[in-house]
Amino acid sequence: MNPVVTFNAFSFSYGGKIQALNNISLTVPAGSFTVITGDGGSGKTTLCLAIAGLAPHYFGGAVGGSLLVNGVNTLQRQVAELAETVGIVLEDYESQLVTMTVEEEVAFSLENRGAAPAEISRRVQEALAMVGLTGQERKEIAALSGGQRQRLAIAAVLATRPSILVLDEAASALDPEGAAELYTLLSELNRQNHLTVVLVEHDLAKVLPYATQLVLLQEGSIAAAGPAAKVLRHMACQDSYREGLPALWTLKLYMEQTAGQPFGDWRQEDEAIFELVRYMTQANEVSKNARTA
Ligand SMILES: Nc1ncnc2c1ncn2[C@@H]1O[C@H](COP(=O)(O)OP(=O)(O)OP(=O)(O)O)[C@@H](O)[C@H]1O
Repeated sequence: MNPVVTFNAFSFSYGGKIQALNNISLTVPAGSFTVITGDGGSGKTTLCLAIAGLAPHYFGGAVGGSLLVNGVNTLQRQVAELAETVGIVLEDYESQLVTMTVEEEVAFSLENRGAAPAEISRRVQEALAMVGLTGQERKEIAALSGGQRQRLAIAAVLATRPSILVLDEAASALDPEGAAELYTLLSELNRQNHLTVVLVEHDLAKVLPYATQLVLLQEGSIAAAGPAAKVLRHMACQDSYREGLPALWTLKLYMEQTAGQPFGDWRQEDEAIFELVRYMTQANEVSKNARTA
């Protein structure tokens, strides 16, 4: 996968004083589903804002190193130009909704770009279909559920056809079903529409089935990055992170210790069930043989 976002020894401090990111070197491959995690204040939001150019263009501050998005240095482009490539949905996505109806909301950024009415209409339909809001065009935004409003915020961003979608704690206000639906949607956009997804999530169980890359931030620096299994193993070795492991991995590590044998890098429950049933069958076989010997 070609790199789409490349941080080279990138640092950022708000107002030149509060060091939020420190010497970050990271590649986000095109088409990846990259999950940023870490404790509060570790720099996750700032990393998202940097990819969209909002740090430093909107939140002023001092920058060190470089950050390339599709080969373009974010310092040398305005936020509006970067928005052609990067769509961002903030944690407070409600603040991104500025019109009365669903249709108006998705059309808003296209109208600002001076798109022709026929093109706007086509893209509104396309974006609403992508998030499952077709048929809701005339509905008032205030009448939508929280989950629908969030999907609308995503549709408004997708209408500009970005190649990278950045979401900061997208599921934090959703109930477990809403969160599961959101991640299923994001995974489909990632796989079917080849959208590169970068998102912040504390609850790693929610994203474990989808993450192709996991980045653990610690006080503004990268503590670990790479395939989910690599980063989860790193977390398992540290007392302060063990609690943040998905339950599936807590079980896996316990079983590995108990059984004295490694299991696969479980991402979904059915993988765990398959291996555990096989393990139990083998264990039963061994004890049966021992009894008959
Ligand atoms: N607008 C701002 N002005 C000044 N300092 C800020 C600003 N936003 C964040 N910071 C500081 O930058 C550091 C990183 O904050 P950031 O919000 O990126 O972390 P985070 O990992 O997203 O935190 P959380 O999980 O609590 O949202 C923190 O020390 C924070 O206090």
